[in-house]
This record gives sequence, structure tokens and C-alpha cells, in this order.
Amino acid sequence: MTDESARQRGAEGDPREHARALIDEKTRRVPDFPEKGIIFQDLSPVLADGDGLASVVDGLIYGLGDVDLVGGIDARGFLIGGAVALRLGVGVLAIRKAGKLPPPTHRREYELEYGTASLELPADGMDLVGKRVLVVDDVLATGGTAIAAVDLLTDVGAEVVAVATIMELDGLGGHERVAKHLGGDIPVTCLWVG
Ligand SMILES: O=P(O)(O)OC[C@H]1O[C@H](OP(=O)(O)OP(=O)(O)O)[C@H](O)[C@@H]1O
Ligand SMILES: Nc1ncnc2[nH]cnc12
Repeated sequence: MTDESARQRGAEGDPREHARALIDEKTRRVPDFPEKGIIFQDLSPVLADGDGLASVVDGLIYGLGDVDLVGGIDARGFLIGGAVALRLGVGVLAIRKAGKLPPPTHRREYELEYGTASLELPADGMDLVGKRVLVVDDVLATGGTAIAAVDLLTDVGAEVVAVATIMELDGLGGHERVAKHLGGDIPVTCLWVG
């Protein structure tokens, strides 16, 4: 990390401003992927950049309350989840796509901007009751994935304290859907909206 990037990220105020500038500059926007009509927002170049990853992590945790555990959503949420957890000094939990975890599991199905899917969590081996969990992912689109993650964590007795994503796709209603599902008092934060 350079002194310059550290200065830009935090010392001069809100670290989200620098994160937003890098997201704006580096995101790869690909039309008609994975199907016609979808503009795929590929954050790979942002996260592959040291300053980009650090800025995003700082931005995602800005203003957060107490967190015991970070839940990262399969698959791109894993990248952010591990980095955020390390920064917060807590553990990370992989919220997995169906069929990856050995039984017993809890499962929730949901609809995506393109298709349907299921998420799973282990149903034993960990005591998640009462754990304050921050859910992280790269993109919030329709909100279906985030809602399934919230429901799974609720199923295992955890308390979701915030949902944070790097990017929100405007016009799909995801932010409102997730906020409403969480009941209004739990923050849904997205660094960049577009
Ligand atoms: O708000 P939603 O409409 O639910 O969409 C958002 C989800 O879609 C993408 O994941 P995807 O299912 O494509 O999986 P991947 O991370 O494995 O590529 C993205 O990483 C989010 O998890
Ligand atoms: N348009 C999109 N770009 C990247 N990830 C997504 N997840 C859901 N919709 C997406």
C-alpha cells in the first residue's frame, strides 16, 4: 500500500469516496452477458487492484456497529467477505450455492436477474445463535440472493446487522426489497449505484 493510497482512502474523511471513484473507473461493463439484455458488471479489475480492494473494504465497513461474523455470498462475495472479516478481526462464513456443502444443511431457493438458484448453510457444527452477522456481496440486483442469505442466517438463529454490497443495480428494486425484508432498521449499504 502506498502512502498516497492510504491518504486517499481514509485520512481525509469518508473512504467511500475513493472507493466509488475506483469502482467507476475500473468496472468492466459487458452488454448481453450472461444473456441478452443484461449488462454484466464485472468487478474483477477493482478487486484485482490493491488500492481498489482496500478501498472497497474500508468503504463497506464505514459506520458499521458491532459485528461477530461476516457472511460472504457464493461466489464473488467470498472475496470480499474474507477481506472484510480480516479487517474487522472476526471470522468469515461462506454462504454457499446448493450442492457444495455436505449434509445436513439449511437451504433457501430464490430468483435471480437471470435464472433461479439456492443457497445453503451448514445445519450443524457451528453455533450461530445470537451472532451478529454482516452479509456481504459484490452486486445487489433484484435482491433475491441477499434475501435468501438473510433468511438462512435467521433460520440458524443469527442476527443480520447489515447487508453491504459494492454495487447496486438501479431500477431493479433490490435495495428496497432487501430493506423491507429486513424490517426498516437494519442498514442496506451499497457503495456505488448505477
Ligand atoms: O440481487 P440478485 O438479483 O439476487 O443478484 C445478485 C447476485 O448475482 C450475482 O451472483 P451469481 O448468482 O451470478 O453468482 P456468482 O457470484 O457465483 O457469479 C451476484 O454476485 C450476486 O450474488
Ligand atoms: N448485471 C449483473 N452484473 C453482475 N452481477 C450481477 N448479478 C446479478 N445481476 C448482475
